[in-house]
Amino acid sequence: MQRLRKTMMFLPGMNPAMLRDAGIYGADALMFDLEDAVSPAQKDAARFLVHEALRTIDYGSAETVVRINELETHGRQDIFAMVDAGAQVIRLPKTETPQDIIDVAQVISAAEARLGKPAGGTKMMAAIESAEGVLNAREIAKASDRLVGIALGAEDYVTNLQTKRYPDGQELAFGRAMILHAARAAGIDAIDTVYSDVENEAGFRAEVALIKELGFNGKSVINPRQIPIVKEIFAPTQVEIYQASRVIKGLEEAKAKGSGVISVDGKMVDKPIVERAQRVMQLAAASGLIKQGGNN
Ligand SMILES: CC(C)(COP(=O)(O)OP(=O)(O)OC[C@H]1O[C@@H](n2cnc3c(N)ncnc32)[C@H](O)[C@@H]1OP(=O)(O)O)[C@@H](O)C(=O)NCCC(=O)NCCSC(=O)C[C@@](O)(CC(=O)O)C(=O)O
Ligand SMILES: [Mg+2]
Repeated sequence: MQRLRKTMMFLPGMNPAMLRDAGIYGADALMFDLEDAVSPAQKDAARFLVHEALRTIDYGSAETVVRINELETHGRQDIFAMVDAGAQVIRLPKTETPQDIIDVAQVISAAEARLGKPAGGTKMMAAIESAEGVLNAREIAKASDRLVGIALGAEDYVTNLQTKRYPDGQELAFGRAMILHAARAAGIDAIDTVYSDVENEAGFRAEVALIKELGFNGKSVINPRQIPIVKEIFAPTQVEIYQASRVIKGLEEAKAKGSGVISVDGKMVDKPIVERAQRVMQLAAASGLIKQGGNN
């Protein structure tokens, strides 16, 4: 089954208490941050802490993602340590060109070979945080087989655009559309950016509803309180689950009859509707609303 990434929680790499307890909040992915949440003087200490956390703490089914520093600074050391610790995904911040991805993928390959890890086992994500990165999103998303997703980093992006974040998110419309289309064209996930005002629940809800409507796979979060809100908004409604289960049932009946035409309640159902119904059922199962593989 495809891995779901509805919630990806940032964890500052220099915070032992957060590293220790991060697994209890039910995030789909945990993003251990060695980049902007760590001061320059603490880069080595944070790398050591995250390495130990990944080796010794059981994070259950959560995907482990590490946001490294750029290759020109501490990135090479970060990659070696994180591949050694068994991080599942390396996230490159501030990706501007496909070459950035190719360079990081090469360093990962070298680390896997030196450490005797399976070649290609470490996946990658690219965060896009500038106009240059957004304009190159399509090529970035296709730059390596290791990529499982691309993400918008809106705080850096709006700074680069010489604006700021506004409640309606208009300033992000072009970047979001580019990132979503690039991800879909490459067949990988699109993850939306953080919402920094953790006290503004109404604003957060409105943003999550918007990015769900656009088609994003999930959202980066910075606080455990944001996780249940994303889960609630991304979970299919009972009506959606019922309608999807009718379509799946129609598909099974058509298969049993050897018919190529699927009909539900007398109406013809075509391939995209079946695909959407399957996705609703997958999300419903992942949200615990139906049994895995179940129809209702
Ligand atoms: C925001 C706040 C200070 C609020 O503090 P508060 O103290 O009010 O939080 P409370 O709600 O009271 O915490 C209740 C309990 O949860 C624990 N707890 C809180 N947060 C937790 C967490 N993240 N992980 C695990 N545990 C957590 C806490 O320890 C406590 O545990 P306990 O004491 O046991 O009860 C805090 O959350 C926090 O530091 N967040 C992480 C910030 C961060 O990582 N920023 C960098 C990434 S963005 C970036 O770089 C921009 C970007 O690059 C993004 C892109 O690229 O996408 C771009 O350009 O846009
Ligand atoms: Mg950033």
